[in-house]
Amino acid sequence: MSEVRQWEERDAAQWIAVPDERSDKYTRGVLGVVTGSDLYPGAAVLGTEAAARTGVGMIRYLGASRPAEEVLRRRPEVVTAPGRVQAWLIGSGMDASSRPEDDAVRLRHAIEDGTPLVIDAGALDLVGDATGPVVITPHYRELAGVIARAGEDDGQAPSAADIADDPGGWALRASHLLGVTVLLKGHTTHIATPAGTHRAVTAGPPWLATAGSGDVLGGVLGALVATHEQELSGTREETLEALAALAATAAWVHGRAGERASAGGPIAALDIAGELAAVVRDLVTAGAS
Ligand SMILES: NC(=O)C1=CN([C@@H]2O[C@H](COP(=O)(O)OP(=O)(O)OC[C@H]3O[C@@H](n4cnc5c(N)ncnc54)[C@H](OP(=O)(O)O)[C@@H]3O)[C@@H](O)[C@H]2O)[C@@H](O)CC1
Ligand SMILES: Nc1ncnc2c1ncn2[C@@H]1O[C@H](COP(=O)(O)OP(=O)(O)O)[C@@H](O)[C@H]1O
Repeated sequence: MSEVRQWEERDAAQWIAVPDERSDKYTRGVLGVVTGSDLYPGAAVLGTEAAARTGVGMIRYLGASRPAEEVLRRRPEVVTAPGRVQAWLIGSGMDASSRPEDDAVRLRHAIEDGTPLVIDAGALDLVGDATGPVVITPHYRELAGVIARAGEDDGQAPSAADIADDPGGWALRASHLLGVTVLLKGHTTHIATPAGTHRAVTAGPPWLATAGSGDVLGGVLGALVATHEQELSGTREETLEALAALAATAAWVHGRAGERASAGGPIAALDIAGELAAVVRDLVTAGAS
């Protein structure tokens, strides 16, 4: 049985990249984003907004044209020209069962370039094809689908209810089965690595259970991954471990932003993104003291 490490503010404070005098937008890190669709353009807006508010050198949004228009309307600083990136965020607001050919090409480009990948929602079926280090961000139903596709060794894939009964255990099993870092979303978010390490984050209120909340988390994690190129360039094991620390930090930041946005009342997903910069600022201050 692996030991669970509760991820706290002092842990998260170690995983915020702070720019210095020599920094420029490229040295800080560029996040490539392929998210959103005609059906779910909002997910692309939420993810890019969250990444921008978490802090990153540049965001290249390289998804479909309808979500691209919405992203640019909200965030004119996002670049839609292709180019080099330090990490990818893919899949939020996409539907794998009705994937247009254009999106298939865009996703293939992302998963084949060897840079770290955050794989969410409608790109989870591609996890086995990725060439770079991967962190996946499923909720319970999505993890059940991922495990079923990968083929559980005893032939009995879990249902979402089975996963809800033992989320930490299933996050670990899935990580081992797939060879990727797993961030399993829920009231407590579980982060597992193939080496069997297990982090848990309980940071946000149940008001976070609202549409688009997970799309915001994807953007936070994408920004954190893109800004830690050096920490993600060790051995495969070190890289998956660093991805787990970044994933736990993203869940902590997301939870704390939800706490601030809620203040005991309801929240909309964009409200969570609106609190991210303040949460990161407080973490930087905590890390410096
Ligand atoms: N603003 C945006 O752009 C947003 C975009 N989003 C994007 O949407 C995509 C799909 O993500 P998801 O998590 O909703 O999909 P998924 O796990 O397949 O769940 C479907 C399951 O739910 C169930 N179900 C449905 N209605 C139900 C009901 N009333 N009451 C109870 N159950 C109900 C349904 O069950 P069924 O109806 O089949 O019985 C089925 O099992 C994804 O790409 C995500 O990023 C979201 O983040 C939201 C904001
Ligand atoms: N009961 C809860 N308490 C705290 N956080 C929750 C709760 N339920 C869900 N969350 C958080 O809200 C987010 C929901 O993500 P997700 O299920 O992907 O929603 P969506 O697809 O609508 O964006 C995750 O970050 C999850 O950890």
